[in-house]
Amino acid sequence: MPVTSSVDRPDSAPEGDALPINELFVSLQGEGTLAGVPSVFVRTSGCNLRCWFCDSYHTSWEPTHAWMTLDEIVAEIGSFDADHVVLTGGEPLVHDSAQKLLRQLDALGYHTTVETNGTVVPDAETPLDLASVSPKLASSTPTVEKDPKGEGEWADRHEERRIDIDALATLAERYDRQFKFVVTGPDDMDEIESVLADVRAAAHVEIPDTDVLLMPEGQTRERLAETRTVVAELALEHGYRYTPRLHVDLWNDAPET
Ligand SMILES: C[S@@+](CC[C@H](N)C(=O)[O-])C[C@H]1O[C@@H](n2cnc3c(N)ncnc32)[C@H](O)[C@@H]1O
Ligand SMILES: Nc1nc2[nH]cc(C(=O)O)c2c(=O)[nH]1
Ligand code: SF4
Ligand SMILES: [Mg+2]
Repeated sequence: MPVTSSVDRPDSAPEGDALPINELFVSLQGEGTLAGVPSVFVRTSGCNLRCWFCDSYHTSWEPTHAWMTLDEIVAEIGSFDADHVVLTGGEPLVHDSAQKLLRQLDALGYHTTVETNGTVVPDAETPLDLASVSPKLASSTPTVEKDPKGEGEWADRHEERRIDIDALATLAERYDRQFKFVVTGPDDMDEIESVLADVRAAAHVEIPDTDVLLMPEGQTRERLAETRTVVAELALEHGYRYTPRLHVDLWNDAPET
């Protein structure tokens, strides 16, 4: 059960280091180069973007959470039998305490992944084993027609914020990383090529095609049935990797999976 509905915790920030947590659970990593690895997921609430397709609606469009101190989070992570931790959201890096949590987890020997939209860069000394960066394409913008609330009031802000080439280049320079693009169809490919060209020009490190993954858009098995083959063929055609959404194949859109 999500933290918000299972635990009686304060819904305003407590004293000291704490994070607004939407859910905390163990599952198999469903996406990317570590797909299949048992991992504890820590999902913070709050995001600086509003993708129309966001599969974590209650961290972005209608955020819900319970505040947990870092000590409580670390203790709960320790109750599961897994040595990989995935910090996600929402956008976890909008919270300064996320960096403190990464430092604590590193000191305890965990392998850490951060799932990020690539618009926020942690402090240079923040330890991180894998930056799993998912830059947001124009096809993610919540236009009036696509906005789940039907208002389109986030479209301009989302559009202004969604790509920050310097931030993407800095993440690539500092960390082991994967660039995991959510693909809705062939029309997304030109923008993917252009974002990659800009990041490669700005970064002082090489970014091989093996660091680039195409992931089909889809919160449900039904939607993935429409997108996965198209996206797999685009990966083959362009020489990028394909990543499944194993958790959706296995558990559809159930919470805590
Ligand atoms: C909910 S986001 C949280 C982390 C961060 N805000 C981000 O977008 O990368 C976690 C991952 O789910 C992906 N995602 C969200 N909604 C999706 C959808 N409908 N289909 C495919 N991937 C989706 C994101 O692109 C990201 O890789
Ligand atoms: N199983 C599973 N794998 C995931 N990989 C990234 C996820 C995310 O929401 O960030 C995610 C998720 O929500 N579940
Ligand atoms: S950036 Fe991530 S959490 Fe934020 S709205 Fe988009 S998919 Fe959801
Ligand atoms: Mg997810």
